[in-house]
Amino acid sequence: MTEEIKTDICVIGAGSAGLTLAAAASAFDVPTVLIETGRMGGDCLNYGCVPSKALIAAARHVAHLREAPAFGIKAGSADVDFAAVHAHIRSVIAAIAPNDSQERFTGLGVRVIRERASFLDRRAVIAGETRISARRFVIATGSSPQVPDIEGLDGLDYLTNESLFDLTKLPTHLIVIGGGPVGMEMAQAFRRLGSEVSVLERGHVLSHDDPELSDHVRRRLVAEGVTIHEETEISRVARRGRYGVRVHIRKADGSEEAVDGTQILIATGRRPNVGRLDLDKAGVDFDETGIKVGADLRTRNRRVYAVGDVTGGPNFTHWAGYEAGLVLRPLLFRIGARPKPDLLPWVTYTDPELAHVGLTLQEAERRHRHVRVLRWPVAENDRARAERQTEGLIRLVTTRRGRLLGVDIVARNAGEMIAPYALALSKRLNVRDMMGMILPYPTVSEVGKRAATSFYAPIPNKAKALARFLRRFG
Ligand SMILES: Cc1cc2nc3c(=O)[nH]c(=O)nc-3n(C[C@H](O)[C@H](O)[C@H](O)COP(=O)(O)OP(=O)(O)OC[C@H]3O[C@@H](n4cnc5c(N)ncnc54)[C@H](O)[C@@H]3O)c2cc1C
Ligand SMILES: NC(=O)c1ccc[n+]([C@@H]2O[C@H](COP(=O)([O-])OP(=O)(O)OC[C@H]3O[C@@H](n4cnc5c(N)ncnc54)[C@H](O)[C@@H]3O)[C@@H](O)[C@H]2O)c1
Repeated sequence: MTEEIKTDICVIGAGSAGLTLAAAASAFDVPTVLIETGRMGGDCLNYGCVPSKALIAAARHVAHLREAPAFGIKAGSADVDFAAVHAHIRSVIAAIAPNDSQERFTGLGVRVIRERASFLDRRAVIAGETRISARRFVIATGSSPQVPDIEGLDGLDYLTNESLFDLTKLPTHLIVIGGGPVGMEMAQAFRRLGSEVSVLERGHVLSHDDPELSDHVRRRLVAEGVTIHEETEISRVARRGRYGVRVHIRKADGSEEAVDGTQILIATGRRPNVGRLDLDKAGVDFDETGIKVGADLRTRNRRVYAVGDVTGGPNFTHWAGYEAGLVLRPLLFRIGARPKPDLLPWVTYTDPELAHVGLTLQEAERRHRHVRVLRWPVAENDRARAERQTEGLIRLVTTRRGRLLGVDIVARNAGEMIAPYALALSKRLNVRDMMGMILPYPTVSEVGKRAATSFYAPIPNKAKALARFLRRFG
């Protein structure tokens, strides 16, 4: 027997976007239904940010042990118990899971349905035995790994982010296909934990970031023993012996090579989850790149909005949450929602980390006639010297008058250091504001202030003349 529910807002997908929206709507006492077919918390909690950062944290301890002798401490070599690393990852997920749980959301007054949702028509959705009609729908069904069409891949047990964190045994030789954030973060972590790692990338690794900064990361991974093949086409893959895999690659110069390993990780990007939603019945436009939305996040059906990875926009948890927060405005208050992608920060959690906010240098040069580029190396920073972590730099891009346009940082804790610049850009601050800030000494964040100060170097002759003139008056 089908149950009928009439509600105000129906959210499809309980990942970063859907959960943010459902929690916010319930805080305004708006009747809300939340439908989830898989695990509560979506990709970020179960197969993405959380397990990957927990794995990276474990791997960092190995790096610290290796660095210890330079500080006069003999720590010995790391003895990695990968089953225990796996248990650590699971316990981190378990510690965060209650925040995203069905129990918590039911307690907030949200009706949670654990079924796959699909549209029946422009105003109704079916989820298992429940028919839901709502004043507004929000699709937040996220994305899945994009598996490339490579000869031989289908017959192999390859890994994706959905199976990687189930491993209880360390791969002997992990071949990572794709050198984006997933590929590079995982390549370094597995290498540190003791796997041989080869990254196969058809273009250049970390291509979302400027090579001036991403090269620091690339070099560090290579120094730690990761083999990186760039501008490489994969012609086919095959099983090799009982436990091995062989990947045949073609390099840019036409030469061919075989890369042998034990497991393959596919990290070649994302595919929005648009299938099996019967979007045609709802009058919602979509293609393989995602659900089509206007600048206000609304689909062609004015009752239906879409947020997060499913729109094919930036794939970040904080962006999914931001869009979910924005869409609440038209949903509840009939005020327009306008996402501001220029203010989106992103971080790649390699070591050193790579962080960016605002315009890229190319975009700034395209939009502004004159830009200033201010750099300061981490090697000049006292705290970095004390920590023996001198790799990296900060780069500020400003207008001719010093208004901040974009910031890039490559440094061990770049992800933490980028935070004030996210605020500075949203408030349209100038390098003078950054110069005027009193920062605690010694912190690596001081590199930003040094870069901002270099806006006025060398000190203009006019300022020197003024100081000379004023000295005359005693
Ligand atoms: C390995 C990895 C590491 C990452 N690390 C980071 C990071 O460090 N920082 C960061 O910001 N981002 C990171 N991301 C990206 C981040 O995970 C995503 O951008 C984010 O999860 C998107 O949120 P979402 O709500 O759009 O989708 P999701 O979190 O994927 O949630 C969508 C939910 O919808 C459900 N669903 C799908 N179809 C239906 C249906 N028909 N009916 C009901 N439910 C449905 C799914 O089961 C899923 O639970 C990472 C991604 C990966 C793969
Ligand atoms: N730190 C973070 O915030 C973080 C971490 C991981 C993932 N994410 C998000 O998840 C999304 C997915 O990450 P990703 O790294 O899988 O995707 P991506 O699209 O960022 O990178 C995929 C890489 O794979 C390469 N590639 C594609 N097909 C290939 C093929 N056949 N052979 C060789 N190389 C191939 C591409 O050239 C590209 O460099 C990203 O958009 C990112 O925003 C974010």
